[in-house]
Amino acid sequence: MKIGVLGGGAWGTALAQVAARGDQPVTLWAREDDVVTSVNTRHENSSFLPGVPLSPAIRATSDLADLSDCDALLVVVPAQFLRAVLSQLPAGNRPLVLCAKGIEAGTQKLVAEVARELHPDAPVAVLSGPTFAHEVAKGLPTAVTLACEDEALRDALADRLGSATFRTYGSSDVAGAEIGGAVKNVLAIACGVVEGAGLGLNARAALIARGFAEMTRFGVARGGRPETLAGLSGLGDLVLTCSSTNSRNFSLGVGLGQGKAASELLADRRTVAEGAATAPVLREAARAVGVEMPVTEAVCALLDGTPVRTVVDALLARPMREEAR
Ligand SMILES: NC(=O)c1ccc[n+]([C@@H]2O[C@H](COP(=O)([O-])OP(=O)(O)OC[C@H]3O[C@@H](n4cnc5c(N)ncnc54)[C@H](O)[C@@H]3O)[C@@H](O)[C@H]2O)c1
Ligand SMILES: O=P(O)(O)OC[C@H](O)CO
Repeated sequence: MKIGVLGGGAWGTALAQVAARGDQPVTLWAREDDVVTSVNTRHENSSFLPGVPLSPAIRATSDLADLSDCDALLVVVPAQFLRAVLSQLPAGNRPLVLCAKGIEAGTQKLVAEVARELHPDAPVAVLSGPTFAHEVAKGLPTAVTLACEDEALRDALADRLGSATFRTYGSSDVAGAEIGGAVKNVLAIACGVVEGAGLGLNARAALIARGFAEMTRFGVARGGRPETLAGLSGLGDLVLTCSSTNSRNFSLGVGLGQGKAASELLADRRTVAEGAATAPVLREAARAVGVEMPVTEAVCALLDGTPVRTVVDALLARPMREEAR
């Protein structure tokens, strides 16, 4: 199975490295010419994944037509740009493995839903979990959820991508797998705020637990299964992203917690903090299905410029209630 990767950011590059294990040829599509040149000449993505040597079996291109000989595509374009890129991809029935984490603004669609709309003949899978790109690219041990309704395809993808250091755990719950990844980015911003505002480790643990409760409520309302949300793509990724400044979302939250404006923190960045785009969409999507998401609402308020103290006071003033509700 020849693998193509759509998206030459940190995660697309790390996944190309995974797929190139044993020097199997991989085509990596990137929109930036400097990324293509850097990967092809120096075997490094100096823009998005600097300092990690890449397999020479990875060939980068900025021409989507060069993906025509690939049997399956890993789709790693950030959620808000996915529609534009997938619209340019010729129609076909090659499997699309969605690896971005977000919800599309305007449509409230999850990334696999966007893919199904634009490429109805292509089977979809979702690969998601606690995966800092630089660790994966260096071959450090990692485990992910690989969700696909077609069991034979799921097994084939697991055979092709999995290894001792990149362990795939299969699931048929596509919606559950992608909801965990999208929601945890928003909750990671909240945990960063706790850090930046110096609210302490008790508060961060409380936020992870209550954040997981709202992730589960929303995920189940959108058709995901609780056990998927409690797995690698949900709770696993939530724990990772809520505990490290290696996370762009957590770091954004630290800045917000220190009183900096979102506009200042998001200006001129080349890398994505998906949670900033997902938060307002998630708030609307949750309201649409009647699910309460107070942490998400708080993140939206902070991104809109409400002072940290006001947002924290409002969260702490919420009525106390039964934990299981
Ligand atoms: N970096 C990680 O550790 C990691 C791990 C797992 C999942 N993800 C997810 O993977 C997705 C991609 O993130 P990343 O970390 O690879 O990105 P990145 O921050 O390293 O790079 C930004 C990416 O956005 C792309 N981009 C910017 N403007 C664009 C446009 N107008 N049209 C199309 N593409 C555009 C760039 O080409 C680049 O590929 C995100 O959904 C992210 O949440 C990232
Ligand atoms: O840096 P972040 O916050 O986008 O997180 C990266 C990955 O999603 C962690 O699994």
